[in-house]
Amino acid sequence: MRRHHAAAALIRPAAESAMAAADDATDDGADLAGLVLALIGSRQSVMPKRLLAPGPDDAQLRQMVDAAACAPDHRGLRPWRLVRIADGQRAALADLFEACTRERDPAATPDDIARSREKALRAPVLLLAVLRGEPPDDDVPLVERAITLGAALMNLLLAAHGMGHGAMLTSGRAVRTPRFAQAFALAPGEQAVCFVSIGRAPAVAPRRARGAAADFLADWVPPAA
Ligand SMILES: Cc1cc2nc3c(=O)[nH]c(=O)nc-3n(C[C@H](O)[C@H](O)[C@H](O)COP(=O)(O)O)c2cc1C
Repeated sequence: MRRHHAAAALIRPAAESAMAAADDATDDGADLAGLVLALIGSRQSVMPKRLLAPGPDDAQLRQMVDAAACAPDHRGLRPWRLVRIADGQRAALADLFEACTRERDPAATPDDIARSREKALRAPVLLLAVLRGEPPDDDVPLVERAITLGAALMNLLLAAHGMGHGAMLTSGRAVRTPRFAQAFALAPGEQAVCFVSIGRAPAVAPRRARGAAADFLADWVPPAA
């Protein structure tokens, strides 16, 4: 039970009733499973524009990235990295979004430009997730590397949630442009995948509907001989 109580201290209030149920479990395994399922089941994304200060401090952010680094990783290639956009660089990111918008749509209106710039200014902590396709490895195609990045980001989102922060992944067309790659000095084989916004969630929103296991899980039927 000690393990549960240490971890429970990190769990946000929304998960506390589920934690209490898990508390009733008698052995450590059931206890930990209850905790993990409660953490996963109570997480949901919070739109970047709704994320408030204060965001995670440096120590919390490091813990989140440590959690991300626990993702399954075939051959230990570490096929991802995160780039933090510090407060002092948000205006430069807004300029980059504006340039990408103007390039994509020369007829963009002042409103379009303002909306694209605003994306750089919301959320107390803003990270760019980058997928690394190099060095090549015949046993680890890009799809496996992308799975590692996805699992890493999920770990990060769950860690943020467990620490009481809201978070969300967002992409948008700009991140896939050569201009963006150049501005972030992406190396050959690297691609920008999405932003990770993290901050304080203003209130617990109603739960979004989720798929059920039966929607995703089926037994294999071998082809007839
Ligand atoms: C790589 C990636 C990029 C995403 N980009 C966007 C985006 O640009 N805009 C958006 O509304 N949702 C985007 N999403 C989806 C949200 O992050 C979120 O998962 C979705 O709104 C469902 O919410 P939930 O996490 O609470 O289930 C993206 C998801 C992933 C995995």
